[in-house]
Amino acid sequence: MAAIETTGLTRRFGDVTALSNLSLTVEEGALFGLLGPNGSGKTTTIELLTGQREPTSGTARVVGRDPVTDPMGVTAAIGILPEREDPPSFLTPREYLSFVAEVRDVSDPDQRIEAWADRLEFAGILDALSTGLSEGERQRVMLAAAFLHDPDLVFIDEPLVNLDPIMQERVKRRLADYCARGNTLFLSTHYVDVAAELCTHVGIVDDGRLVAECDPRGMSEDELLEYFVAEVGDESAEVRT
Ligand SMILES: Nc1ncnc2c1ncn2[C@@H]1O[C@H](COP(=O)(O)OP(=O)(O)OP(=O)(O)O)[C@@H](O)[C@H]1O
Repeated sequence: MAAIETTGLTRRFGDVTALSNLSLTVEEGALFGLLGPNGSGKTTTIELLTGQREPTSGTARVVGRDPVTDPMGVTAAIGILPEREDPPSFLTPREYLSFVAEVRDVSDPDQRIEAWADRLEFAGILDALSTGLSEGERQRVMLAAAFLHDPDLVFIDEPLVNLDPIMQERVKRRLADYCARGNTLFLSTHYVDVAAELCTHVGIVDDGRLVAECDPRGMSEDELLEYFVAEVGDESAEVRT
C-alpha cells in the first residue's frame, strides 16, 4: 500500500514555482529520499505533504488522509523533523518531550523519553536547559520528538546535519531499523552520499520538478552522483567528506 501518493502537486509563491506537478508514490516500508540542490523544492514538498502549507493545485494522500482537508489528522499520524527547528530554549529536553508526548497522546511518556534519550545518547542532558545545548544535541532531541509517539511515517528534512560521524552512523542504523519494521521514512537531502547509503527509493528534484526516480541500492555514491548530475544538469550536488 502507498504511504504517500500525490497527483500534480504544485505550489507557487508569486512568480516562483517552488513545486511543479509532482506525481509521486511512496510505498509503505520505503526509505525514500528526495534529493535535490538548494532551492529545488524539497522543503516545500514536505510542507505540503505534512499539511503545513496548501498546494496551489494538485492533491495528496498521506497515510490515507488529505493534508488539505485533514491537516491535524495528518500531523497526529506522522512524525516530522523540519529543517532548522530546535527545542524551545527555555525548556529542558525532558520538559519539551513531555509536552510532545502529551500532545501526541503517548501512554507511557516517561519510559519513552528515557528510552529515546538512551538510544540517541542524550540522557546526560535531559534536565539541562535547551539554550545551553550544542546543535547536535538539539537535533537529537528533535529526532526523539519526531519518533516519540511511534508513528508509521516520519518526515525528516536533512537528517544528519549537525551530527558527529559516530552519531550519524547510529542514527542511520536507527532509521534503517525503523523502516525494516514496515514503517516509512521520507527524507529530504542535498547530500548524495546520504541517499546512496540509506535509501531504498530516491526521487531527484530540480527547479521544482521531479526529474528522475531510482533505486540506489546496488549503486555506489559515485554512480548516484553521476546519475544525479546527468539529471540535474549541473554539479550542485554535494558529497560530504
Ligand atoms: N515562503 C516562500 N515565499 C517565497 N518563495 C519561497 C517560499 N518558500 C520557498 N520559496 C522558494 O521556492 C523554491 C523552493 O524552495 P524550497 O525551500 O522548497 O527548496 P529546498 O530544495 O528545500 O532548498 P534547500 O535545500 O536550500 O533547503 C525556492 O526558490 C525558494 O526561494
